[in-house]
Amino acid sequence: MGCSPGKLDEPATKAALGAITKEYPVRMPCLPGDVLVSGNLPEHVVGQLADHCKGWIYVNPDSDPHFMPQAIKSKGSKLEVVPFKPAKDLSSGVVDQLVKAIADMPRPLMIQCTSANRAAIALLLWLARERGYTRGSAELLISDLSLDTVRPDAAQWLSSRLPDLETPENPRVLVPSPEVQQLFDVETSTFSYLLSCPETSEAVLIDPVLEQKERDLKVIKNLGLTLKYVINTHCHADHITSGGKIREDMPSVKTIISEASGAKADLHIRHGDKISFGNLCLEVRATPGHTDGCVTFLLQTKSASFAFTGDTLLIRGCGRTDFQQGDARLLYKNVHEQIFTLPGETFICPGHDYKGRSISTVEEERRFNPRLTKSVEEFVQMMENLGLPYPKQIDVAVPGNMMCGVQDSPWDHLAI
Ligand SMILES: N[C@@H](CCC(=O)N[C@@H](CSS)C(=O)NCC(=O)O)C(=O)O
Repeated sequence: MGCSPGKLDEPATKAALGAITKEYPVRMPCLPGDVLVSGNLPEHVVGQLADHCKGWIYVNPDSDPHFMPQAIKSKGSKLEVVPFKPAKDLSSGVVDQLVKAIADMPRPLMIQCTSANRAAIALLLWLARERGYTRGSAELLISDLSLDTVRPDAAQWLSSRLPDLETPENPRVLVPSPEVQQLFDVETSTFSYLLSCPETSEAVLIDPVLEQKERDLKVIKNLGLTLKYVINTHCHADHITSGGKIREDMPSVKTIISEASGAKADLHIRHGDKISFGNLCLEVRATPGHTDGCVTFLLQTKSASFAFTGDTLLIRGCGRTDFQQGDARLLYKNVHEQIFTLPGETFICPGHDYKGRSISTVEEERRFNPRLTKSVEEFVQMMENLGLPYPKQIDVAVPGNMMCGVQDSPWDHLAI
């Protein structure tokens, strides 16, 4: 995360690079948008590219006859040599060194090898770590990036380097900010989020799953946090919240859901409300469409901003709109007005992922979301024809969540 931003999408730059990519083994993957990968090039092309690239990582040894440091350095670009052979470097620190170099080097950045295969693999390793891609999703990552220089055996190698889906003992820690922990339920592919204020240790838990209650409470205890609120982004149809049960175990904890959901909770929120914990606070944005009570929570920490979108916006997808007052037009409007208007670098923390991915950004979804980049009419048609089976737990989950996961607790209805 330490790199400085740089643009490759200005018209003149795009035109110059477009001509080079047609003739030489140079690729500009759609993600992250400011990194190029390349194979061997003649000296004058290295020079032309160094006009655009402020950083350059060479992943062959500096004794390679195709290495042209002068053509790079004479343009004032920063150069680092990190020789990288996937088969040999599997268990060495080279991968860490490479990932760190990619994170730290200035943008726009070039990664160069012999054929653009290992350079692309290096980029994918970094991106996988940044975005929390897990084993099994390497091919998806490659197709997301349209990286045709990656050989099938290299894609397999990449898979072997990515972590497994986490176990209960090993929940995810979201890298960009110590305030945010991402937890995963493998059974329902649900993400829960534990947010905490580092100065006061006060915490909130978003969208927890009943079956993961003990795991979540253990994480909270191990981190020495004091849980203040359990918050649901909406009335879930695929799992029951642990909010009501946590409240029984820990009476000081209050549960929160939107007023529009019609569900029971200690506190009810509306668009524009603020939920404070320690020195942090969540801004509430109403984003109905998947259900009529869906909300998105915004968090600003010292180092990053986050949108906890529940099922409103998923990575390269969105929540279905075929039950629970679902409304495709409304979802489209709210994603565009309430989420896509946020700064591009805002992290999207979704309520689910079914393909081994963890986080995205507003910019990525604005550019690549295959549903929400369509026109509203096309989107509505697409949502009418998803043909998804109903969630397995829908008949118990919806009534259960309307009661915050417990049938017999006394509930006050309070606005926040
Ligand atoms: N197979 C799962 C349910 C999968 C599903 O329908 N997910 C919902 C969110 S949970 S209600 C959804 O909106 N999916 C959108 C999509 O495009 O997949 C189960 O049985 O629980």
